[in-house]
Amino acid sequence: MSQREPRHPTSDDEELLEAETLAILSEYTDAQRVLRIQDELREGFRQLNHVGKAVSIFGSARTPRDHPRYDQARQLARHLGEQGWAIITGGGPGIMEAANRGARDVGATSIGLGIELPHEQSLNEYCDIGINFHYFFTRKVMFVRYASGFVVFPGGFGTLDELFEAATLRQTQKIRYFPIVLFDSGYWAGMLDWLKNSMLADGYINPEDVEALVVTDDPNDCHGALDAVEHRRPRQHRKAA
Ligand SMILES: C/C(=C\CNc1ncnc2c1ncn2[C@@H]1O[C@H](COP(=O)(O)O)[C@@H](O)[C@H]1O)CO
Repeated sequence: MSQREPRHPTSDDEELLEAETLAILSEYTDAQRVLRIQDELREGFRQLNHVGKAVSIFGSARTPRDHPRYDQARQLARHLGEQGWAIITGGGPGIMEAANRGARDVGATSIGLGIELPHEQSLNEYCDIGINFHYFFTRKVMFVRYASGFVVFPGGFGTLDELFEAATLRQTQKIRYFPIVLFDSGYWAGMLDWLKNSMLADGYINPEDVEALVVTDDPNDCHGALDAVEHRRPRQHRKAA
């Protein structure tokens, strides 16, 4: 049986996670990996430290521009932008682009936190502040740290990952008073039924974990839930203790 030659990793995430497998060449030492991670966190903190009231908007990278949800995401971002919210997205296509575009429409701060992927991809053209991350996990810190809440449009694994990360952080009180708004009741109905009829019924979550998820179909109706909480303040003026 022929043994394949190991190949170069296609991203730093793959380099980190697959480094010791036979298929992937290891390109850094652990000390170098830690430095790359540290640099990435530092750069994210530096570029975002002036951000005040902000919301992270998630949803499918595959939503086409002519889909009604694209328009809804754009409209929602416009509406929140007019109310003084900065808009944070993953900086990619689909719902991310729609939300950045809505922010741009009304002159709100439009932030894209992109991710290095094996197939080369740039940030969408509507990001005023664009940061490209090598690692998914460092990028995810920024979505939560610099937002006061999440709005989640229909999407796939990436979207669900972001949704359930926030739900877990809130359940474990790593973050508090952090609204999670699910946009499009029809899309989320099946998941909410399963959360109630399986996860909750089997005792794996508490009723308040599901009740805390806000569901809406109105792009102009998210700010109520988002406004009900204390907002992030810019960090740059605060001295370290
Ligand atoms: C799949 C395609 C492009 C991928 N490009 C992405 N760029 C930035 N962020 C992304 C990308 N894909 C996923 N994400 C993150 O996950 C969420 C969407 O994932 P889903 O699986 O599509 O639901 C999104 O919020 C991003 O943070 C093809 O064009």
